[in-house]
Amino acid sequence: MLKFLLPKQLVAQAPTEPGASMYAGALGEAFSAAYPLIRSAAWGSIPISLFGLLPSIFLLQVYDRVIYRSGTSTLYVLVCGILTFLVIEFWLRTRRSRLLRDAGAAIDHRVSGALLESMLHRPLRALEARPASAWFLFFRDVGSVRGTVTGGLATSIFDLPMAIFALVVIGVVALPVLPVVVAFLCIISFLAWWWADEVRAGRVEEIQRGRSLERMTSEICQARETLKTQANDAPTIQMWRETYNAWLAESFRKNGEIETARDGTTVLLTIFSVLVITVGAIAVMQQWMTVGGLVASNMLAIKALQPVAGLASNWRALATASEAAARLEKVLSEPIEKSPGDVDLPQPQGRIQLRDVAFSFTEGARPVMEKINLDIGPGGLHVIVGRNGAGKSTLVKLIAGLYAPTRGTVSIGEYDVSQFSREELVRWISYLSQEVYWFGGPLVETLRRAAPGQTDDQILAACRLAGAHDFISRMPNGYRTEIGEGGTGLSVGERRKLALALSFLRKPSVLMLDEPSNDLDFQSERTLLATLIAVARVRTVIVVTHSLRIVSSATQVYHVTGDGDVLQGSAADMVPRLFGVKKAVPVAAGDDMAAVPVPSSIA
Ligand SMILES: Nc1ncnc2c1ncn2[C@@H]1O[C@H](COP(=O)(O)OP(=O)(O)OP(=O)(O)O)[C@@H](O)[C@H]1O
Repeated sequence: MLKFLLPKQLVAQAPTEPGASMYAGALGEAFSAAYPLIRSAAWGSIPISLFGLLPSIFLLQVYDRVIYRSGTSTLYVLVCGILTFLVIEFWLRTRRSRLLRDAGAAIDHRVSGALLESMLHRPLRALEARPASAWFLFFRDVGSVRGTVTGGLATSIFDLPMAIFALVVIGVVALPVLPVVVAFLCIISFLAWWWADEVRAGRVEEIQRGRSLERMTSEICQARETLKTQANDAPTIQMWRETYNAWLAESFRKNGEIETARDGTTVLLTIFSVLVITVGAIAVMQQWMTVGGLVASNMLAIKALQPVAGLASNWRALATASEAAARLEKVLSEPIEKSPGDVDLPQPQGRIQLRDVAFSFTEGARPVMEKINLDIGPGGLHVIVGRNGAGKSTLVKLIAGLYAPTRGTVSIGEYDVSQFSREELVRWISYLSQEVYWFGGPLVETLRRAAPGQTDDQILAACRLAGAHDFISRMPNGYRTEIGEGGTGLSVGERRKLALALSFLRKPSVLMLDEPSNDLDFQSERTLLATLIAVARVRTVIVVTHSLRIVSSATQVYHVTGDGDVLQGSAADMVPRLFGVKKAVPVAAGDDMAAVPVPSSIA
């Protein structure tokens, strides 16, 4: 029965059509893994349901065999019997709870894992389409689905046999009240079904408003420093209040209906109890049943109604879980990137070719690139320049394989980059983006995690080359320093140097850096440039920058014009035109910067 009630996404088969994401069937697979545990819990619930009737039978015996017949020894036997059964019931209940907990863990583990993998395995464009808070809410949805499958709803369904057992026992010990119980069971079942529909209909609106409130709250939390520095709290608080009030109004309305339904059920149960006692009392006076039968039937009648009433109060959780499962199914079905191939190709030389490359962000939008043909490297320092919004980052993302060209091809060496997975490409083309996120925890742990397979000596050498070693050494705990979430405790420039060190460690054929000197001081920029010139002797280095110093030292300059074209030339040709200076002065020409040696361990 649980299968019929559960969100259909959970019990659906994994889609088999070609092109479906490998995570599309994750919900169904997770449920299949958990199902044997749920089934065991369901079977284990039958004896629990039977034991649930024992107190009523005990009461019946006490009235009919102990009180009226002064049967003290019978009382002892009864007490011993019921205590034994209660111990067994306790054991059975603990076992059922453990089975349901394990089933919940199986669902949570599989679906959360699939969600995380599918998020990290999808194209960058798809990731850009959703804010971080939307992803965070998907992970919350997993908890909601798990709670329904293994929480109160499941227990209410498992307890349904108790209703049947209770009816049978009432039929035996208190037949005259049976019609009343059956009639009420029908009324409560009808109300449970009707309320379920009502609750479901209104919940969608409430859930959507709740999610938009959560998204906004999360965005405000992320922007807290900006809001503080700009003293922009009043309009933000106003905007948050409006969203909050809209959610609260909807939630109050819906919760009001649900509370009315719950209160109505409580009153109905009391009326029912009064009716059972009245009918029972008449039956006892007519000698159609015993006093024990009357007392026991009252208890049994409540036992019969409890699971049905429990179902009614769990509709809300079911409605939330259905919504959550639908959202999870949709996001898990979205396409992901290709998986790594099984052929281990030799690392290509760092020669990049773009042939007739065009790119636009959305269909029909103005193209950012149109028919671009470029030959870059192997080796050398290649600098991309252009005004803000011209398309420089877009160009490097196309080269890194992070964006797929709308038309044309990008290749590294002899290989078309589109044939490779991210894991494969990242070994050959390393891309350091403008925004660097640094994970919290001890610095050395984060470095080791981000550079698997690298020795501490190599990590140290890369940090030295990136100019990070000096500031790390000055910290009281050096490489063991605990860094806060997102790199709190490090300056933006320090984070950039650390990320640069990680890029060096990958030993890629092509090293791409998007505005690497942005947050660096004068001396750090000079050191960075010396390092890039040194690295460019062994690899292809592509840098997006506005720094005249770096552009002047370039092997080739690429000017992204902003109208879909890229012009190419030497620094000597391009610098006077682009920067309005008389001539480019490369650092190698009589500059005071010492040549930087690239350690052999990371060369
Ligand atoms: N995710 C996106 N979705 C839609 N349009 C985008 C997206 N990212 C960038 N754009 C648009 O594409 C154009 C090129 O952006 P890009 O980031 O490549 O510029 P840029 O030259 O690197 O700029 P900057 O110097 O400011 O970093 C811009 O007009 C920008 O508005």
